[in-house]
Amino acid sequence: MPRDFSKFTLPGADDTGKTPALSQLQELGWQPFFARQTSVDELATTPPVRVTEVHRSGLRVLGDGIDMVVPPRADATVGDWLLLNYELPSASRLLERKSLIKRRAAGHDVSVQLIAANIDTAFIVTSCNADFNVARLERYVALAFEAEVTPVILLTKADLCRNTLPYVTEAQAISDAVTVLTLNARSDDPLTLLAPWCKPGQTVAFLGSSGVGKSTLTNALSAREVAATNSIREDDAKGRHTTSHRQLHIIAGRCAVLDTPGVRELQLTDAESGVAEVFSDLDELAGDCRFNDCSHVSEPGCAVLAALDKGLIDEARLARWRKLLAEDRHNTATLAQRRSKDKAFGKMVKQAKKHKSR
Ligand SMILES: Nc1nc2c(ncn2[C@@H]2O[C@H](COP(=O)(O)OP(=O)(O)OP(=O)(O)O)[C@@H](O)[C@H]2O)c(=O)[nH]1
Ligand SMILES: [Zn+2]
Repeated sequence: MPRDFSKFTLPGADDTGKTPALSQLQELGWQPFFARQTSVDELATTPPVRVTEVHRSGLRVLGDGIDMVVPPRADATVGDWLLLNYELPSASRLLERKSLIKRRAAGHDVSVQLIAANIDTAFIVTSCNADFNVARLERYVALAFEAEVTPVILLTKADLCRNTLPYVTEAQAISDAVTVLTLNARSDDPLTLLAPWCKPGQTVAFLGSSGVGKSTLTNALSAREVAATNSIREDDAKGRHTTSHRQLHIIAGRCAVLDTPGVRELQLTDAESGVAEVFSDLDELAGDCRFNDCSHVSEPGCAVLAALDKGLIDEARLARWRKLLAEDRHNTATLAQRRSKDKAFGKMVKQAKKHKSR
């Protein structure tokens, strides 16, 4: 039976003044942005499904009355929306994304790893202890800005910390555009403090190192154990990598929550505008450098170094900016090179096949 896909708008008060219940699709995070990419006719034959789990063997997808596994595909990641082709699932149409979080894959692999799609808010999690690292936070905020996701910094384990003020001050200095919250993830704090971002129909993600409390926060929002947690090592506050894969948890009556495994290495790529946004003051200064591609190390006519000499900017922050800039430029160039090499190789294979079939 064809389903009724005509009601795509987010919930609002109806004529009776009551807020109507969410449809199953809306609970999964379906928004007008996705509905606009398709038609009622197309939806009737190929219903929308959301990728909630990515495994080597396949993608778990959920929709209105649908829960199945479709073949894996390299272009899809957790959070993506597909228009499901029942006859040929691998031919399902991937909808355009509202946002995409990606990084350069860890290790020597020259490739991009898609971390999550269609996230509305990225909670960047660190704790008020040895895990706190301002350079890492700047990196995550740049990643979120680039992905067009709203970043919110969460400082967990406030209950174990005598004075959270230095952590808050340092985190807030990263950007005026980012909200910083301190909380005890094991209390009611997450439910009350995160409510403005965790509204029905929204998708949020917890990003951060192992052991900072991402699974604890996920469980707090769902009011039950959906994600496994583990205590950290006491000596260095490092976690044990309890979460082993990315999963989108759909929490009834609330939002969709992505719990990611602690990321050891987060290398930026194609993140020039995200980095520029975090370091907007330095980026503005750089506009006055003599050379377009100035690396602000020793070039003549460097406006950034001039400001440093005058004591107008913080040297440590400048060093962190330069590092991110250099890393992003390097990865973007390396990946572009790899892509063009792959393209050339593909062409060669095609030509060889053509030659053979003659
Ligand atoms: N006291 C206190 N303990 C916390 C808080 N947040 C997390 N914990 C504890 O810290 C440990 C690690 O928390 P997890 O939620 O497993 O951390 P995670 O970020 O999901 O770690 P991975 O899954 O390894 O990435 C658990 O023992 C939690 O109970 C907090 O705000 N206060
Ligand atoms: Zn310069």
